Amino acid sequence: MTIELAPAEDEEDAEAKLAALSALSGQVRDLVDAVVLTDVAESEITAVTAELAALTDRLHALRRATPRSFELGPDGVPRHAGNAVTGSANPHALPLVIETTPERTVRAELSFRPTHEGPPGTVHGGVSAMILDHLLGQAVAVAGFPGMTGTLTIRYRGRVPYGEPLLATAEHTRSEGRKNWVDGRIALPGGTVLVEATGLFITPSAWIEQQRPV
Ligand SMILES: CCCCC/C=C\C/C=C\C/C=C\C/C=C\CCCC(=O)SCCNC(=O)CCNC(=O)[C@H](O)C(C)(C)COP(=O)(O)OP(=O)(O)OC[C@H]1O[C@@H](n2cnc3c(N)ncnc32)[C@H](O)[C@@H]1OP(=O)(O)O
Repeated sequence: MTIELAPAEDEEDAEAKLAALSALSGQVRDLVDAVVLTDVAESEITAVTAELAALTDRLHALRRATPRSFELGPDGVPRHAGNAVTGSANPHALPLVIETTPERTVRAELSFRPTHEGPPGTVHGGVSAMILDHLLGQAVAVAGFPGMTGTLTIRYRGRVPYGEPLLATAEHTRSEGRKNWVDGRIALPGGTVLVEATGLFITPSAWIEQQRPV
Protein backbone atom coordinates (compact mmCIF):
# COMPACT_ATOMS: atom_id res chain seq x y z
CA MET A 1 0.00 0.00 0.00
CA THR A 2 1.27 3.47 -0.77
CA ILE A 3 0.43 6.54 1.20
CA GLU A 4 -0.32 9.60 -0.86
CA LEU A 5 1.30 12.74 0.51
CA ALA A 6 -0.37 16.09 -0.06
CA PRO A 7 0.20 16.77 -3.73
CA ALA A 8 3.40 18.73 -4.11
CA GLU A 9 2.05 20.48 -7.17
CA ASP A 10 -0.45 22.36 -4.96
CA GLU A 11 2.35 24.33 -3.37
CA GLU A 12 4.19 24.55 -6.66
CA ASP A 13 1.03 25.83 -8.35
CA ALA A 14 0.61 28.44 -5.61
CA GLU A 15 4.23 29.53 -6.00
CA ALA A 16 3.92 29.65 -9.79
CA LYS A 17 0.76 31.74 -9.46
CA LEU A 18 2.47 34.12 -7.04
CA ALA A 19 5.45 34.39 -9.41
CA ALA A 20 3.05 35.20 -12.26
CA LEU A 21 1.26 37.79 -10.12
CA SER A 22 4.61 39.34 -9.18
CA ALA A 23 5.55 39.54 -12.86
CA LEU A 24 2.16 41.17 -13.57
CA SER A 25 2.80 43.67 -10.77
CA GLY A 26 6.20 44.52 -12.24
CA GLN A 27 4.58 45.08 -15.60
CA VAL A 28 2.00 47.37 -14.01
CA ARG A 29 4.79 49.37 -12.32
CA ASP A 30 6.34 49.86 -15.77
CA LEU A 31 2.90 50.82 -17.06
CA VAL A 32 2.46 53.45 -14.34
CA ASP A 33 5.84 54.98 -15.15
CA ALA A 34 4.90 54.91 -18.84
CA VAL A 35 1.66 56.75 -18.03
CA VAL A 36 3.36 59.52 -16.08
CA LEU A 37 6.02 59.96 -18.77
CA THR A 38 4.07 59.39 -22.00
CA ASP A 39 3.68 62.13 -24.55
CA VAL A 40 1.85 60.16 -27.27
CA ALA A 41 -1.14 61.64 -29.11
CA GLU A 42 -4.55 61.97 -27.47
CA SER A 43 -6.04 59.33 -29.82
CA GLU A 44 -3.38 56.85 -28.73
CA ILE A 45 -3.99 57.62 -25.05
CA THR A 46 -7.71 57.00 -25.60
CA ALA A 47 -7.02 53.70 -27.41
CA VAL A 48 -4.68 52.47 -24.67
CA THR A 49 -7.25 53.43 -22.02
CA ALA A 50 -9.87 51.25 -23.74
CA GLU A 51 -7.45 48.29 -23.90
CA LEU A 52 -6.60 48.72 -20.22
CA ALA A 53 -10.29 48.80 -19.29
CA ALA A 54 -10.71 45.44 -21.04
CA LEU A 55 -7.68 43.99 -19.24
CA THR A 56 -9.00 45.28 -15.91
CA ASP A 57 -12.29 43.47 -16.53
CA ARG A 58 -10.39 40.21 -17.18
CA LEU A 59 -8.66 40.47 -13.79
CA HIS A 60 -11.95 41.30 -12.08
CA ALA A 61 -13.36 37.97 -13.30
CA LEU A 62 -12.27 36.32 -10.05
CA ARG A 63 -11.58 38.54 -7.04
CA ARG A 64 -10.18 38.01 -3.55
CA ALA A 65 -11.79 39.85 -0.62
CA THR A 66 -8.43 41.41 0.40
CA PRO A 67 -4.85 41.59 -0.89
CA ARG A 68 -2.53 38.70 -0.03
CA SER A 69 -1.71 38.74 3.67
CA PHE A 70 1.21 37.58 5.83
CA GLU A 71 2.21 33.99 5.12
CA LEU A 72 5.20 31.73 5.49
CA GLY A 73 6.98 31.13 2.21
CA PRO A 74 8.25 27.66 1.27
CA ASP A 75 11.65 28.73 2.64
CA GLY A 76 10.07 29.42 6.05
CA VAL A 77 10.57 33.16 5.68
CA PRO A 78 7.50 35.36 6.38
CA ARG A 79 6.34 37.41 3.42
CA HIS A 80 3.50 39.80 2.69
CA ALA A 81 2.97 39.77 -1.06
CA GLY A 82 0.07 42.26 -0.91
CA ASN A 83 1.88 44.86 1.21
CA ALA A 84 1.92 48.44 -0.11
CA VAL A 85 5.67 48.81 0.55
CA THR A 86 7.21 45.33 0.28
CA GLY A 87 4.63 43.29 -1.61
CA SER A 88 5.92 41.66 -4.79
CA ALA A 89 2.28 41.19 -5.83
CA ASN A 90 1.31 44.81 -5.18
CA PRO A 91 2.11 47.22 -8.03
CA HIS A 92 1.98 50.12 -5.55
CA ALA A 93 5.03 48.69 -3.74
CA LEU A 94 8.58 49.51 -4.90
CA PRO A 95 8.80 46.67 -3.79
CA LEU A 96 11.21 47.29 -0.93
CA VAL A 97 13.46 44.25 -0.37
CA ILE A 98 14.63 44.31 3.25
CA GLU A 99 17.63 42.39 4.55
CA THR A 100 18.33 41.64 8.21
CA THR A 101 21.95 42.16 9.24
CA PRO A 102 23.80 39.89 11.71
CA GLU A 103 23.39 42.73 14.26
CA ARG A 104 19.56 42.45 13.92
CA THR A 105 19.27 45.78 12.12
CA VAL A 106 17.72 46.18 8.68
CA ARG A 107 18.91 47.56 5.35
CA ALA A 108 17.37 47.94 1.91
CA GLU A 109 18.87 49.03 -1.37
CA LEU A 110 16.22 50.94 -3.26
CA SER A 111 15.55 53.19 -6.19
CA PHE A 112 12.47 55.39 -6.55
CA ARG A 113 10.63 55.81 -9.84
CA PRO A 114 9.29 58.84 -11.78
CA THR A 115 5.84 57.95 -10.47
CA HIS A 116 7.07 58.99 -7.01
CA GLU A 117 7.67 62.59 -8.03
CA GLY A 118 6.61 65.33 -5.63
CA PRO A 119 8.57 68.55 -6.14
CA PRO A 120 10.01 68.55 -9.69
CA GLY A 121 12.79 65.97 -10.01
CA THR A 122 12.36 65.00 -6.36
CA VAL A 123 10.67 62.13 -4.55
CA HIS A 124 7.50 63.13 -2.67
CA GLY A 125 8.24 63.47 1.04
CA GLY A 126 5.26 61.32 1.94
CA VAL A 127 6.65 58.49 -0.16
CA SER A 128 9.98 58.64 1.68
CA ALA A 129 8.06 58.67 4.96
CA MET A 130 6.07 55.60 3.94
CA ILE A 131 9.22 53.67 3.10
CA LEU A 132 10.80 54.65 6.41
CA ASP A 133 7.64 53.79 8.35
CA HIS A 134 7.76 50.25 7.06
CA LEU A 135 11.54 49.89 7.43
CA LEU A 136 11.39 51.11 11.03
CA GLY A 137 8.54 48.67 11.70
CA GLN A 138 10.61 45.83 10.34
CA ALA A 139 13.60 46.95 12.45
CA VAL A 140 11.66 46.69 15.72
CA ALA A 141 10.19 43.37 14.57
CA VAL A 142 13.57 41.76 13.81
CA ALA A 143 14.87 43.06 17.16
CA GLY A 144 12.07 41.07 18.82
CA PHE A 145 9.61 43.93 19.54
CA PRO A 146 6.97 43.90 16.77
CA GLY A 147 4.57 46.81 16.90
CA MET A 148 2.47 49.33 15.07
CA THR A 149 3.49 52.90 14.39
CA GLY A 150 2.52 55.27 17.19
CA THR A 151 4.54 58.26 16.05
CA LEU A 152 6.87 58.85 13.13
CA THR A 153 9.12 61.93 13.04
CA ILE A 154 10.82 62.78 9.77
CA ARG A 155 13.60 65.27 9.08
CA TYR A 156 14.17 66.02 5.40
CA ARG A 157 17.80 67.02 5.04
CA GLY A 158 18.25 66.83 1.28
CA ARG A 159 16.38 66.29 -1.95
CA VAL A 160 15.72 62.60 -2.64
CA PRO A 161 16.28 61.77 -6.33
CA TYR A 162 14.46 59.07 -8.25
CA GLY A 163 16.12 56.69 -10.69
CA GLU A 164 19.29 56.53 -8.59
CA PRO A 165 20.50 53.89 -6.13
CA LEU A 166 19.89 54.71 -2.47
CA LEU A 167 20.37 52.86 0.82
CA ALA A 168 17.84 52.78 3.66
CA THR A 169 18.82 51.48 7.11
CA ALA A 170 17.15 51.29 10.52
CA GLU A 171 17.79 49.96 13.99
CA HIS A 172 15.86 49.48 17.24
CA THR A 173 17.31 51.78 19.90
CA ARG A 174 15.40 51.07 23.15
CA SER A 175 12.18 49.72 24.65
CA GLU A 176 10.11 50.53 27.73
CA GLY A 177 7.25 48.12 28.29
CA ARG A 178 5.27 47.96 25.04
CA LYS A 179 6.91 51.14 23.67
CA ASN A 180 9.76 50.61 21.24
CA TRP A 181 11.93 53.32 19.67
CA VAL A 182 13.73 53.02 16.38
CA ASP A 183 15.90 55.21 14.16
CA GLY A 184 16.32 55.05 10.41
CA ARG A 185 17.42 56.96 7.36
CA ILE A 186 17.60 57.07 3.57
CA ALA A 187 21.06 57.95 2.27
CA LEU A 188 23.09 58.20 -0.91
CA PRO A 189 25.40 55.20 -1.45
CA GLY A 190 28.32 57.35 -0.27
CA GLY A 191 26.64 57.88 3.11
CA THR A 192 25.10 61.35 2.76
CA VAL A 193 21.85 61.20 4.72
CA LEU A 194 18.85 62.66 2.86
CA VAL A 195 15.98 61.73 5.20
CA GLU A 196 16.12 60.82 8.90
CA ALA A 197 13.34 59.16 10.86
CA THR A 198 12.61 58.32 14.46
CA GLY A 199 9.64 56.19 15.34
CA LEU A 200 7.76 54.99 18.38
CA PHE A 201 6.21 51.60 17.74
CA ILE A 202 3.70 50.22 20.22
CA THR A 203 3.24 46.48 20.67
CA PRO A 204 -0.59 46.26 20.79
CA SER A 205 -1.93 44.77 23.99
CA ALA A 206 -3.87 42.31 21.81
CA TRP A 207 -0.61 40.85 20.48
CA ILE A 208 0.68 40.32 24.03
CA GLU A 209 -2.63 38.61 24.93
CA GLN A 210 -2.27 36.29 21.93
CA GLN A 211 1.17 35.14 23.10
CA ARG A 212 0.11 34.62 26.74
CA PRO A 213 -0.01 30.91 27.62
CA VAL A 214 -3.50 29.67 28.44
C1 LIG B 1 1.67 46.07 8.48
C2 LIG B 1 1.91 44.92 9.38
C3 LIG B 1 1.07 44.87 10.62
C4 LIG B 1 0.99 43.48 11.22
C5 LIG B 1 2.32 43.07 11.81
C6 LIG B 1 2.38 41.66 12.28
C7 LIG B 1 3.54 41.13 12.75
C8 LIG B 1 4.79 41.95 12.83
C9 LIG B 1 5.93 41.26 12.19
C10 LIG B 1 6.62 41.79 11.18
C11 LIG B 1 6.24 43.11 10.63
C12 LIG B 1 7.36 43.68 9.92
C13 LIG B 1 7.31 44.90 9.36
C14 LIG B 1 6.11 45.75 9.23
C15 LIG B 1 5.71 46.41 10.48
C16 LIG B 1 5.21 47.66 10.54
C17 LIG B 1 5.25 48.57 9.41
C18 LIG B 1 3.92 49.21 9.14
C19 LIG B 1 3.54 50.15 10.21
C20 LIG B 1 2.14 50.66 10.02
O1 LIG B 1 1.75 51.13 9.01
S1 LIG B 1 1.13 50.52 11.36
C21 LIG B 1 -0.29 51.49 10.89
C22 LIG B 1 -0.33 52.84 11.55
N1 LIG B 1 -0.56 52.72 12.97
C23 LIG B 1 -1.74 52.40 13.48
O2 LIG B 1 -2.70 52.18 12.77
C24 LIG B 1 -1.85 52.33 14.98
C25 LIG B 1 -3.27 52.64 15.43
N2 LIG B 1 -3.32 52.59 16.89
C26 LIG B 1 -3.53 51.43 17.53
O3 LIG B 1 -3.77 50.38 16.96
C27 LIG B 1 -3.39 51.49 19.01
O4 LIG B 1 -3.62 52.78 19.48
C28 LIG B 1 -2.00 51.03 19.50
C29 LIG B 1 -1.79 49.57 19.07
C30 LIG B 1 -0.89 51.91 18.92
C31 LIG B 1 -1.95 51.09 21.03
O5 LIG B 1 -3.10 50.46 21.52
P1 LIG B 1 -3.04 49.54 22.83
O6 LIG B 1 -4.44 49.42 23.32
O7 LIG B 1 -2.30 48.31 22.58
O8 LIG B 1 -2.16 50.36 23.86
P2 LIG B 1 -2.54 51.63 24.76
O9 LIG B 1 -3.50 52.55 24.08
O10 LIG B 1 -2.91 51.12 26.11
O11 LIG B 1 -1.12 52.40 24.84
C32 LIG B 1 0.00 51.79 25.48
C33 LIG B 1 0.99 52.90 25.76
O12 LIG B 1 1.40 53.46 24.49
C34 LIG B 1 1.05 54.86 24.43
N3 LIG B 1 0.59 55.14 23.09
C35 LIG B 1 -0.39 54.53 22.41
N4 LIG B 1 -0.52 55.04 21.20
C36 LIG B 1 0.41 56.00 21.09
C37 LIG B 1 0.78 56.88 20.06
N5 LIG B 1 0.16 56.86 18.88
N6 LIG B 1 1.79 57.73 20.28
C38 LIG B 1 2.43 57.75 21.45
N7 LIG B 1 2.13 56.92 22.47
C39 LIG B 1 1.12 56.07 22.30
C40 LIG B 1 -0.05 55.03 25.45
O13 LIG B 1 -0.11 56.36 25.88
C41 LIG B 1 0.38 54.07 26.53
O14 LIG B 1 1.44 54.66 27.25
P3 LIG B 1 1.50 54.58 28.87
O15 LIG B 1 1.59 53.09 29.17
O16 LIG B 1 2.74 55.32 29.23
O17 LIG B 1 0.24 55.19 29.34
